[in-house]
This record gives sequence, structure tokens and C-alpha cells, in this order.
Amino acid sequence: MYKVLYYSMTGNTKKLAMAIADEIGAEAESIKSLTTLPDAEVVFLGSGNYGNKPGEDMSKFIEKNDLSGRKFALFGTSGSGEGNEVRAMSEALRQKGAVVLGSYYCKGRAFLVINMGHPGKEDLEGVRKFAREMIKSN
Ligand SMILES: Cc1cc2nc3c(=O)[nH]c(=O)nc-3n(C[C@H](O)[C@H](O)[C@H](O)COP(=O)(O)O)c2cc1C
Repeated sequence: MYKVLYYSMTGNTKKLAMAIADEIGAEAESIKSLTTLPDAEVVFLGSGNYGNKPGEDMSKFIEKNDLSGRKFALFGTSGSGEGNEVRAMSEALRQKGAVVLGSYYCKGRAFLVINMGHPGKEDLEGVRKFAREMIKSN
């Protein structure tokens, strides 16, 4: 019914993906192992931020799939914690006719010493709450 897909170079966004999957009883999968978008009522789609953009594999995945009318809830992590990766994903998805239900983003540990401890307990509790809300509102 629901699916969690993510791109995570250093593991931070994967932590959010695992927390969402656990919260809603869905499977989480890296988009690296996928070519087509699986059937699901809502797809939770997440990426880290690299050079102020989502991962290249994520952008390509969005570009090459037919997303018209498909529903997404977005999540992301970055050094700044400002959510530019989810905004870029949201824009790309909307251009392809997809529906974006909402998004969650937080800081992720970067370059070993920046944002140590993130995503932490509060971040993970926050993303679990977000996942519940996305399902309730859908
Ligand atoms: C190659 C690289 C480029 C990055 N560029 C940015 C950036 O432009 N802005 C930012 O806020 N964080 C940047 N970061 C930090 C990551 O967004 C942050 O560590 C994020 O949590 C990584 O997610 P991941 O562990 O799921 O790969 C960069 C990290 C890497 C490894």
C-alpha cells in the first residue's frame, strides 16, 4: 500500500527511510536498485543534499518515470538542514504531474564533524510523526 524509496550516499537519509518504514509497516528500498516506480498509494521519497541538489540518481529516477497523478511524501537531510533537496524534488515531481502531499527535512551529519548526532532522536521522532500525518491526511 505504501512504499519508501531513498537515495543516501552516507546513510543519514537511509535512517529516516528506515524510521518511516518501521512506523507505517512498509518496505524501504534504495532507488539504486530500482528502474521503475513500484505501485503504491503513497510513495515516501527521500534524498540527501549534494551540491545543493538531490542525488543525481534521484533526479534521474524522477525524470525517467511516468509520475502523472502519483502521490508522494518527501523527506531529506542536508548539512544546512534547510530542505533545498526536498524543494528541488517537489518541483521536479510537480512538473511531471505528480502530487506532493508534504515534506520533512532535517540536518544530517556531514564531513565527519558537522551536525554530529544528526539525524538524532528528535529528528527520527519528527519523521515518524510526519509519516503518520501523511497517511492520515491521504
Ligand atoms: C558530496 C557532498 C556534497 C554535499 N553538499 C551539500 C550542500 O551543498 N549543502 C548542504 O546543506 N549539505 C551538503 N552535504 C551534506 C549532506 O547533505 C548531508 O550530510 C546529508 O545528510 C547526506 O545525506 P546521506 O547521508 O543520506 O547521503 C554534502 C555532502 C556530500 C557528501
